[in-house]
Amino acid sequence: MLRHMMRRLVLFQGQHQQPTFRALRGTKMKTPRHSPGLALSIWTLSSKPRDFSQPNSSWSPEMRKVYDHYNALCATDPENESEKSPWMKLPSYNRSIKYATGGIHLSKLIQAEARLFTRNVKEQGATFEYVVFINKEEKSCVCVFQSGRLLEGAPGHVHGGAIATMIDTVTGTLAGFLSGPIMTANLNIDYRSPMPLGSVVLIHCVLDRIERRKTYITCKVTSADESKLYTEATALFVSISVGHLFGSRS
Ligand SMILES: CCCCCCCCCC(=O)SCCNC(=O)CCNC(=O)[C@H](O)C(C)(C)COP(=O)(O)OP(=O)(O)OC[C@H]1O[C@@H](n2cnc3c(N)ncnc32)[C@H](O)[C@@H]1OP(=O)(O)O
Repeated sequence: MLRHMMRRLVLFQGQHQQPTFRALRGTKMKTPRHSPGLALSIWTLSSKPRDFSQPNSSWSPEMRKVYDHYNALCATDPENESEKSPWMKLPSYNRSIKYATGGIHLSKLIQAEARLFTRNVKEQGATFEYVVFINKEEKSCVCVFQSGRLLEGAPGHVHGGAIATMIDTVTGTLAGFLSGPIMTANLNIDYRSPMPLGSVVLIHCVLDRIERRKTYITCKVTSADESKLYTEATALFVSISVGHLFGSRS
């Protein structure tokens, strides 16, 4: 049964697909007709996903301004509706496996209490606030990232591991979008200047090249106005079969 569900699951691709809510709809349909109140409560208690890429009250005016800028780029021009914008905003969940096709059952079988590292703190604004925008034509992406108070490394500045986490996450998101299921094989980071805690930065990533199973991404982290360079990185991702995550080699 596990193998059957694994075949159906498209791990990581949940990042660039809207989640399917078949399971939730199924719950609602099975509810007895004579009990509309019950239907409502089951819906309310169901794990309706929170999209962490939506603005929240912890965002600074600068974070909101940059978000609004990129979000506007995603909209189709009403004067020229046939031309779709190359930009798209990715949704972000704290357990993507659950919302990928077929993943609702698998998520209960595999480490049910696991949560995405960057999305596991309930307090908004305390750790990683970020949104990823992908440019499909340029094979690039920009992440707007606001660091929270719990990410301190050097006093008043963001921890290098937290910066590495965000670089791995964003380069990995782009690599996964372009190449399907992948894992990080190599990450090289140059920290050029300290990043003030609480600041809003941009993480720019672009595809360098794809060679067989290897996807190479380059990355620069800058201030929101792009005048200051904080970090540079290169990353290599290797395509895997889903079985790789369960110990079988492709
Ligand atoms: C839902 C939100 C998600 C947001 C994105 C999250 C992104 C974050 C992703 C991660 O952090 S994953 C966790 C950290 N990474 C790992 O734990 C990976 C551990 N390593 C492995 O599982 C394997 O070593 C790996 C899958 C990377 C490669 O093993 P394989 O056996 O599949 O590949 P193989 O060794 O045959 O190598 C394939 C190619 O990659 C090359 N390669 C592999 N590892 C390399 C390396 N470290 N450096 C350079 N090249 C490497 C290798 O030389 C070869 O090149 P060629 O095709 O030219 O022959």
